Amino acid sequence: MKIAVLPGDGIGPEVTREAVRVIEALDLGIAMDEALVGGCAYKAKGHPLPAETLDLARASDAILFGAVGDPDCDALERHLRPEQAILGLRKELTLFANLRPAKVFAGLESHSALRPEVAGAIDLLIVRELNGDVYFGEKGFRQNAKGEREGYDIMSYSESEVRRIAHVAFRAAMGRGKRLCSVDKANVLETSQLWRDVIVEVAKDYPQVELEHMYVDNAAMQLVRAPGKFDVVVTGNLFGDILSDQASMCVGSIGLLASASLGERQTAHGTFGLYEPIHGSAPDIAGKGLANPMATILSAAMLLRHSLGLAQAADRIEAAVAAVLADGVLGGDLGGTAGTAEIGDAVLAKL
Ligand SMILES: NC(=O)c1ccc[n+]([C@@H]2O[C@H](COP(=O)([O-])OP(=O)(O)OC[C@H]3O[C@@H](n4cnc5c(N)ncnc54)[C@H](O)[C@@H]3O)[C@@H](O)[C@H]2O)c1
Ligand SMILES: CC(C)[C@H](C(=O)O)[C@@H](O)C(=O)O
Ligand SMILES: [Mg+2]
Repeated sequence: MKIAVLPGDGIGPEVTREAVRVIEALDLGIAMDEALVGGCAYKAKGHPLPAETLDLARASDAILFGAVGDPDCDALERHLRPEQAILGLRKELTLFANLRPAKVFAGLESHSALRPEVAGAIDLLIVRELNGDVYFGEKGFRQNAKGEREGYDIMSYSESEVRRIAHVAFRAAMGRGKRLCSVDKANVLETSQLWRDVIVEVAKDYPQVELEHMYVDNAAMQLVRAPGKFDVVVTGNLFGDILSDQASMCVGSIGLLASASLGERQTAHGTFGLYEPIHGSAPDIAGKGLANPMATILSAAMLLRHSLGLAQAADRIEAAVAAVLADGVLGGDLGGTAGTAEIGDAVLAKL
């Protein structure tokens, strides 16, 4: 069993280090190889996703990813920016299904941005499409008829792209509360009308799942008003990006939300995938030992479960994280004083 570890930029290396320590402590016989990705890869090798990094990712059973993004690189041509590395990995490896679970941990109800009685009911899964949408359409700058500069990004989804993510979402709903909410903007966008039509077609294969459609603006509102009503949410790349950051604050902090990005490729042990916190490189706190590593530690648990078939080890990590949070060992993002390594030490002590 082999994991490619891609720490990346900013707090990426800090949070990834703690997740690697947790995996090592379980002594599961997993080999871990590290490579450069993002702004640090651009600075060292001239490209945010060097060929050797992609080769290592392909040759592994799973990828543990930190975060990419570096303010020094924000003025580079787009194809050289750090963010292109994560977009490139998702696309090159056909990791089209991004699972972003959001659940309130016992004892953290009062740390949510919502009232505790509202927050306490949250247990949802966002299934975000990851290979299409406005992210990957034609984009550029041009001059309009008035001679002004104009930027454009084409939004589109093909029916096969919607169908494959729909099946992932319906199957996820079957394994949970059997309720699926498809989020779109079909009142305005043809991309969303196609999305909705295909979701309705696929629903015929899953008669036990109760399907609801919701416009994204309403979904953003309902996520704050009554988040406990959601079970599985399926949505496109852009809406899923935004709603998952919002869901993180409903739970308490962006430093708590993990993710799995999966495709169809099977390895000897499970489904090949990339695992990362939903947050970014957080340049404002990078290098200070302040980042909450829980999202990355929980991503490591998802990796063990989905890609390596090690469900018991994943359960152990998740139980340790829950115990540490219940003990009140919290980082600054949750109003506490614990640093990155201190939180990692606390998880190790509970394993
Ligand atoms: N998948 C990724 O690698 C990824 C995801 C999101 C953003 N980014 C990139 O990261 C850079 C910064 O983006 P941003 O500021 O919009 O988003 P961000 O998620 O990096 O940070 C947003 C805010 O949340 C805080 N935060 C994030 N993670 C935290 C943690 N683990 N513990 C405590 N606080 C945490 C940050 O300090 C900041 O105040 C940009 O270059 C962006 O493109 C990368
Ligand atoms: C960094 C960026 C490309 C990325 C995205 O938009 O998907 C990030 O926000 C995320 O949520 O993983
Ligand atoms: Mg995001």
